[in-house]
Amino acid sequence: MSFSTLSYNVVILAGGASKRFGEDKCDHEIDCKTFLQRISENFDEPIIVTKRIRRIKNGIQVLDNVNGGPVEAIKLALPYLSKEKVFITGCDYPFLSKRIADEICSKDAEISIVDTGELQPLIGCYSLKFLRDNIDKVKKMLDFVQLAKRIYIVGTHEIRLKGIPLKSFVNVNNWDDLTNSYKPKFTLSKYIIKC
Ligand SMILES: Nc1nc2c(ncn2[C@@H]2O[C@H](COP(=O)(O)OP(=O)(O)OP(=O)(O)O)[C@@H](O)[C@H]2O)c(=O)[nH]1
Repeated sequence: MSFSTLSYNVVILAGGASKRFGEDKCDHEIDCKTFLQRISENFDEPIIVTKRIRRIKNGIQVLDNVNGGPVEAIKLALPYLSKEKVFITGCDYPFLSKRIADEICSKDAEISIVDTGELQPLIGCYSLKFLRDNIDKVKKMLDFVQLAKRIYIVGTHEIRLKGIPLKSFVNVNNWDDLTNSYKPKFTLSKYIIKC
């Protein structure tokens, strides 16, 4: 499938407590742009689920007032989704590019998800039908992986071969994540079909 024909909705979660970072990490700036601006500007009309509305050029902002964590935040976004696939991410991947979303949403699976040594459910592409069918059965994002019958795990090796820099996957939870050089593990892609 060519990238130009790919069609998916994008959900960006931006309502976490940022306890480890010490201030709202979505509003932290690199090169004069907040993390949330950096990631949201990659996409045409992302759905941003946030605890407070911010100034963002594009995107539909959905107010999250439920304190339920990422799964509840995705539930709030569901009425806004119409495309067959949904790329789900967080504001705390400030270097993530649209190429990654295109890449993982091109896989034929209920879930395709990046493995950087740890599975990254917030660098994941989910079938909308699968999300709708299962959202009430899960408590945390990784529970989706247990429920899916067809999963494509995108390893760092495959991503390196596409020329996408591994820095794209830096997940900022605390200040050290911004200053230390990021070394994801060498992982191989795999397609899993559960019978
Ligand atoms: N809308 C929404 N987003 C959330 C929620 N919890 C986490 N997120 C987002 O999901 C992503 C991953 O969050 P975490 O790093 O696991 O949690 P966090 O609360 O932001 O940070 P810590 O308090 O340090 O655990 C971030 O982009 C958060 O903004 C929530 O309840 N609602």
